Amino acid sequence: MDRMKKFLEALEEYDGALITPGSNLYYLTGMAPQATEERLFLLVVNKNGESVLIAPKLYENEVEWENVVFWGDDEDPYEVLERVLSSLNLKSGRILVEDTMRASFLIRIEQLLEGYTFYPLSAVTKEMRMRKGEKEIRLMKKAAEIADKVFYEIINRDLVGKTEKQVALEIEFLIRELADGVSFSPIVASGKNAANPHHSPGERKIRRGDFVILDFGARYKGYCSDITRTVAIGYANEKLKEIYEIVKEAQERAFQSVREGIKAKEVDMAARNYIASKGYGEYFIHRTGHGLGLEIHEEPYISQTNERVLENGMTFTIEPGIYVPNLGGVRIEDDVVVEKKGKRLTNAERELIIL
Ligand SMILES: CSCC[C@H](N)C(=O)N1CCC[C@H]1C(=O)O
Repeated sequence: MDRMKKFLEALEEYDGALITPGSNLYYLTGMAPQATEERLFLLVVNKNGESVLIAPKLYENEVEWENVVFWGDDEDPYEVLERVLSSLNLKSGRILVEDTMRASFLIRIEQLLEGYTFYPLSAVTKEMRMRKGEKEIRLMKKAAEIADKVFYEIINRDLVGKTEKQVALEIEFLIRELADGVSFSPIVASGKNAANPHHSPGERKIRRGDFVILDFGARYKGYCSDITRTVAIGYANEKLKEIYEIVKEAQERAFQSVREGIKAKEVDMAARNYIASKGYGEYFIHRTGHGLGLEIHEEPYISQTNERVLENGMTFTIEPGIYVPNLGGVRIEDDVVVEKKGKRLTNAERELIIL
């Protein structure tokens, strides 16, 4: 069934939806306009399935929608919106609003729509998007293969003496050659910096003895991959080697626990309990993984508290890590799809590689 049709069926308890560009608009309509930023680009939908697209005039040759009203830079888009709302008979009720809509749009819309209660659009779309179809999984597999390929390309280069920033840029360049873009800004964290899970690549030069966390992903036809590997440079410090083996085993245990019908929190606990049993519990400072799809982070989150039951077609990461301040860190991450059991989409080497 067409996604928009399914969305309208799920709309039951709501009176309409206001959808600005982002992953939901793309998921429902295939539209992904670039750089709409401060210009109002809005799909207005009512529960009868009638919709009007309000779009800036500079997208005139690009967008296709049955009912569309273009507005020029010399016009007030909210006057257009007022007319559209009345033509769709949207006068009061419960309305879904794209979660990432700019506050400046929402504030103006609230002034136009007195008597409405707003709800996040994700209340409906997250349920639809969580289970991927065959085509979506094929695209995610392709994004994952690109991530594997980029990993091998980057470790075949001499990283010693390069700054984290340079390596991040090289990774980004490699991804952009093979995919539509990056799924997030690559993380390159070397030496002590690897103790920060979301380290921003900086001016530190990579040197012998470092463990380096490389965390990046590709976006392919909208779908994201996300991979992390930790490599040693020149030789492996004994303590970090021990930590590496613990993280590798924790990742494997979490992966082996995946099956249809298990709760997300059970996958988290498979990794977390193992790391705790080895005495490093306090150094595993984030959830074990997150859902992956059109967004780099989406449902289902693989956290200690998530009661969500895993179903076939759900896709997420498994990425335990241990981060020891003033020493460094190790993280190993794969993308996984539930197909009765778990199946890895990323497959780059997980044994410790010493470059
Ligand atoms: C979107 S930036 C972070 C990408 C990374 N692979 C990631 O998702 N994480 C790194 C540490 C934990 C995990 C997270 O939940 O943020």
